Amino acid sequence: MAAATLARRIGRSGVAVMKFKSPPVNSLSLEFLTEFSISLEKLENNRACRGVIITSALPKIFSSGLDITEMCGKSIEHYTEFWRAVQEMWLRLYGSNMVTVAAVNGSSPAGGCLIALSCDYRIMAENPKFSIGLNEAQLGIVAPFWFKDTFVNVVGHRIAERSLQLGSLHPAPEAHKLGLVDELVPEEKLMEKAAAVMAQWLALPDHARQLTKTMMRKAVLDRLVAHREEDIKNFISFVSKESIQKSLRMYMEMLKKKKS
Ligand SMILES: CCCCCCCCCCC/C=C/C(=O)SCCNC(=O)CCNC(=O)[C@H](O)C(C)(C)COP(=O)(O)OP(=O)(O)OC[C@H]1O[C@@H](n2cnc3c(N)ncnc32)[C@H](O)[C@@H]1OP(=O)(O)O
Repeated sequence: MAAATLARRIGRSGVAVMKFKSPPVNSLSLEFLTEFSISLEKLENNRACRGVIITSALPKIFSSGLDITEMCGKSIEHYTEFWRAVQEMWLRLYGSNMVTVAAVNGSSPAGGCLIALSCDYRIMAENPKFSIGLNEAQLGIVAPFWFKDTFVNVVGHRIAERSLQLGSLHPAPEAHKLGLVDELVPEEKLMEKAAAVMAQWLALPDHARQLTKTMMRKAVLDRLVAHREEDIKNFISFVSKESIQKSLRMYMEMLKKKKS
């Protein structure tokens, strides 16, 4: 696959490093999401792999979130396939038996934030120009219940409610204060720190850690599994509305204008 080059390396420690590399901004297209899910599945099935560090190969951007062009002016069949791929990615990552550490080395709005939130631990580069959050409301769209559930499980109900309603993108120091990321480190120390955190988590017996993780996450995962088709229908009916299409087009235009 061409669009989302994901480098994987499993060292002797049993740790894979996955680097998002889909210029210009690692947006989560159907192709990217499909490749990401397949990569996760392969690692999950590889007994030599016990943990994965997820980061970006691009400067300043971890991931710009879902590829907005996938949600604009496409067919019902395309929306169905795209949304199923988003769900699949989350089910695999949030439900992974591996230790997952996000080394957030750039901005991470919306779907990018979801990826980080779905990991077991988040370390972010301490650059106040990098921001992270579920900013869907700013685009005139709504984060689905499982984005919200994942967010609540990390930061708690009150912080999630305020942040979601305002569609806030939190600069790294604020994200740390809110508990949205666990640690801030200088950018050049990010991978070193991620490896150290990984070693700490891998020092425990896998079965105890895995059963505990399942116990903590199962209810939220089961909720999407039980309502998967309904969630796809909701997505389609939401993005098919002309008012939502207009909001998304205006947002894309705003991104382009910002450059000129
Ligand atoms: C009742 C309930 C029902 C619920 C049903 C569900 C409803 C739908 C839920 C959908 C959930 C959506 C989740 C998402 O992830 S939406 C995406 C949100 N992402 C963003 O808001 C980020 C937008 N991008 C940026 O802010 C900046 O690009 C960024 C800070 C990431 C980088 O800035 P930089 O200055 O470095 O780069 P540019 O802005 O110049 O961008 C370069 C080019 O990339 C294009 N771009 C950027 N982001 C995206 C994107 N997410 N998708 C597609 N394309 C993107 C940008 O337009 C530039 O393109 P050009 O070079 O062609 O101009």
